[in-house]
Amino acid sequence: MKIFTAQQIYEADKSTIVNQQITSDELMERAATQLFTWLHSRLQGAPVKIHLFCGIGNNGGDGMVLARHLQEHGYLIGVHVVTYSEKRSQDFLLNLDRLKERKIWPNFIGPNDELPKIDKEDIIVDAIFGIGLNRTPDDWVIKVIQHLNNSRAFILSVDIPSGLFVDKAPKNEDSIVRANHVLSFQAPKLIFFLPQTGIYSNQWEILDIGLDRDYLNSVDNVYELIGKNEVLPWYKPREKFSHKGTYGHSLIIGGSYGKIGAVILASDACLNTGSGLVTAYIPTCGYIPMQTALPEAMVITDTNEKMVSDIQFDITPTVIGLGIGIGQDNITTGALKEFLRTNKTPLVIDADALNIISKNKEFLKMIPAQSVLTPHPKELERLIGSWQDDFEKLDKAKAFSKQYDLILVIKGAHTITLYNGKGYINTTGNPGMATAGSGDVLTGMITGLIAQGYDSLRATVFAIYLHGRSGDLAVEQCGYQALTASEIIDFIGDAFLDLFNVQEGSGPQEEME
Ligand SMILES: NC(=O)C1=CN([C@@H]2O[C@H](COP(=O)(O)OP(=O)(O)OC[C@H]3O[C@@H](n4cnc5c(N)ncnc54)[C@H](O)[C@@H]3O)[C@@H](O)[C@H]2O)[C@@H](O)CC1
Ligand SMILES: Nc1ncnc2c1ncn2[C@@H]1O[C@H](COP(=O)(O)OP(=O)(O)O)[C@@H](O)[C@H]1O
Ligand SMILES: [K+]
Repeated sequence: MKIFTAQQIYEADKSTIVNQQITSDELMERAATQLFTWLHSRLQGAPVKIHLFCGIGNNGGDGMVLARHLQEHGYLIGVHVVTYSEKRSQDFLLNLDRLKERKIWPNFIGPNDELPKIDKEDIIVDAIFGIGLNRTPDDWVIKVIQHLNNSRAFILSVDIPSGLFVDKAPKNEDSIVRANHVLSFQAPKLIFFLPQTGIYSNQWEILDIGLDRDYLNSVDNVYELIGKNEVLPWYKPREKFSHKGTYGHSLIIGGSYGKIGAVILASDACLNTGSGLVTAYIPTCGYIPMQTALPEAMVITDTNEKMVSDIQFDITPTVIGLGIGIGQDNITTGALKEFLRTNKTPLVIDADALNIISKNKEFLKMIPAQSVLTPHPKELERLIGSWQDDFEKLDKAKAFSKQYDLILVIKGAHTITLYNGKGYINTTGNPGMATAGSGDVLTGMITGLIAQGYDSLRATVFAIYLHGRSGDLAVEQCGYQALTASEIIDFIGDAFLDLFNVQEGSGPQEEME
């Protein structure tokens, strides 16, 4: 699903008005009627007090229309207009008049006015600012926003939580509404998925307001949301006359004394993702545990007992997963440099291999093009330097990926894969996955898909989806706290099967049949 900038949404608005031959007022009516239908179907006429806090732009206009529909259906409403500017939008004014015609007199709030009392059992509709916010609200408006946040009432935000910018980071945390639920028009917004801004939308939902499809399809978007619909068309079925050679040979290089388990997890995940063959390259101390824990994997040992010291092997792997549990000893750093100097096989680089590379930036040029780097936030910072906010992080990461022609994964609650100026935002996964070794599992999964012939970018985005889905399916059985990396591996098979699990609304399955 595409994610649009504010500018693109305004363009979509305009082209909808032209191509569907409607007025902007009719579009607002359509959008706000959807808000009403959502709320009405849940409240069913309940006598709860609904406070609508409206701005003076089109987000406020949506609030005005909603107020009218609620009143017509007998709801107990209070309409408050936060008069933060003289420049009232036409559609706001039109709908304000319609309210007045129905004898509803809004309470106009200015800089020195007393704020209405809100009980915690009430509902707040937040329609103060939408995607038009272009500077931090004035201090007195921030006080209004704080009043809403402090009320402990349920807050339903229209389009986005008021106070958030769509395309940049907020400057003042107090200026943002903390929404319990956001009803966002037409498409999800990037801010829902970034750690700094995502916290203001506890839950969000999209309302399809029928914006011009042709325009939206033609837009060149930077970010895309990845769900089942996006990954399913990439799935490669197993061929009847195939053999294990068809599905590639993965080599997992890593491990050190006390961290052999990381390689076991990655190798196991790689096999479960469908790699035809998996070989682990580890220090000698790992030989017996590895062979015992994972009989399906082959093992090549380094000459060193406790760490990787000289990477030599006589196999021809399709892809190499590198760095899990490898440590940062000088001997290993030397081995890595020597290996990168001659290696031409695509790499998936994780953990301490990333840390070694961060300390020796000259190694970066030796990495084959379109290899994959999977840092968690700390590793990313070592790699690309610090950032002021999430937007700067994305820009720096995109530039880094372009400079070295690498696929860069930013791991987190919504893992984002960056390549060639584009970003792919994952939708699966849960906080139970914040557990030791879950990153090792991901490295094994990405490696396993590349081995099977998926191009590196698709393999990465697809593996991240499957990894999160495995975690989601596992958590249903064991709960968040008990979820371990091994459990994620146990559910990889189910995550694949789930791709073909036809449920209501899962469109692409129908296309497959
Ligand atoms: N295509 C869509 O998605 C539709 C959008 N609609 C609504 O329209 C909204 C956007 O409306 P607007 O563009 O009028 O913008 P907003 O209603 O978000 O903001 C109002 C105006 O206030 C001014 N402003 C910005 N920051 C300010 C600040 N800190 N202090 C004082 N004034 C400030 C700006 O001039 C801005 O246009 C959307 O979020 C959505 O709710 C709907 O009405 C219908 C269709
Ligand atoms: N709150 C969360 N929600 C969803 N996924 C998460 C969350 N926390 C962590 N993860 C996922 O778990 C993995 C953790 O990777 P990493 O930090 O490298 O772990 P480790 O080093 O222990 O293997 C990443 O894929 C990340 O996206
Ligand atoms: K809002």
